[in-house]
Amino acid sequence: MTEVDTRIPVTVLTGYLGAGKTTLLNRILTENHGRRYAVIVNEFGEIGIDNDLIVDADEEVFEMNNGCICCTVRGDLIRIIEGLMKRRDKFDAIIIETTGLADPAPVAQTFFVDDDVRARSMLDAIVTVVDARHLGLRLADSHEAEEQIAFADVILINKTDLVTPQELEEVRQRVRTINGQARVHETVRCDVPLADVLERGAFDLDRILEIEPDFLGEDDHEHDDSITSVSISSEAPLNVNQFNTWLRQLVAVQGVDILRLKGIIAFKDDPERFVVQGVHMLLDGDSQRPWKTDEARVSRLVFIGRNLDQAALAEGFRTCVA
Ligand SMILES: Nc1nc2c(ncn2[C@@H]2O[C@H](COP(=O)(O)OP(=O)(O)OP(=O)(O)O)[C@@H](O)[C@H]2O)c(=O)[nH]1
Repeated sequence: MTEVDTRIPVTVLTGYLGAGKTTLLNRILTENHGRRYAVIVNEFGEIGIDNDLIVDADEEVFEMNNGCICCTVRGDLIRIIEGLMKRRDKFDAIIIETTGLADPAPVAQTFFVDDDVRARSMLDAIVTVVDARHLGLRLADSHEAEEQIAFADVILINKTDLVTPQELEEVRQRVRTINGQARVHETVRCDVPLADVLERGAFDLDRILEIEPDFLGEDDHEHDDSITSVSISSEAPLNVNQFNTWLRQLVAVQGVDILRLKGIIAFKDDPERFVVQGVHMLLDGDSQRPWKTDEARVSRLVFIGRNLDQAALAEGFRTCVA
């Protein structure tokens, strides 16, 4: 008699800041797949914003802020998973969205070194989203970005709309050089059939041990300490024109250092929440939904990058108050 594997499949979503992880997560959560997912989100920066950018779905979302999933909050991850296991009948699989700065190895390691977790869950695949437009920059300045690609079982080369065919070919080759075994998909806004991403049974411990022989041993990964985050908020509504002008000028001048910005903004006389996003010099913004009546109309903006001047950013933001 064969035993049925009742362990819950876990998908780890990685990819550098702004690559498209939340975009993929939202696609998963809104598509009609008939499965129930528990989602764990970890983000870098004091004010949690990701949770607000994830579509209102039926799925349960667990937020893990203030710390990187790959180190300080790993204990939290284990506790959340153990908590979920007590309600095993409520969902079919778990998805973990890591911060863009996370080294995926220690996250994956959690599923092998913790006995309780290992008995009840099973790492299904590491899915890495790559920003085609900024891959060259990333490989030049971030060890984590390379690790994320190296460890992937499935890779989405995303934002192909932002590169020329020639640039895309370079991206393909660089990805292939780092990881010749992962399934690679080329996407715009992570438009990939979900079956190519979820419940693939693709994680291969032997391959990982080849890349990192010490994978199951001591965890001694390092972080890029030059990257910091600045969070700003305002209870007074902002002036839309002033805000747009300020932000455009800011990324034009400091975009090299701004790896990521995201915010939820309350403009004066605007009933809608405005979501602004940026990666280096590229800005993106849209109304998200009307503010709810019981919701505090607080504007929040988070910057992640190098050489960020907290005081100057806060002062610039303050000048946008209507
Ligand atoms: N042009 C273009 N923009 C995209 C694409 N995919 C995502 N974006 C935009 O890129 C920005 C970042 O996308 P997210 O999905 O939030 O990225 P993320 O990896 O979750 O970001 P972090 O959680 O901050 O690391 C958003 O403004 C998206 O709308 C794409 O294929 N093409």
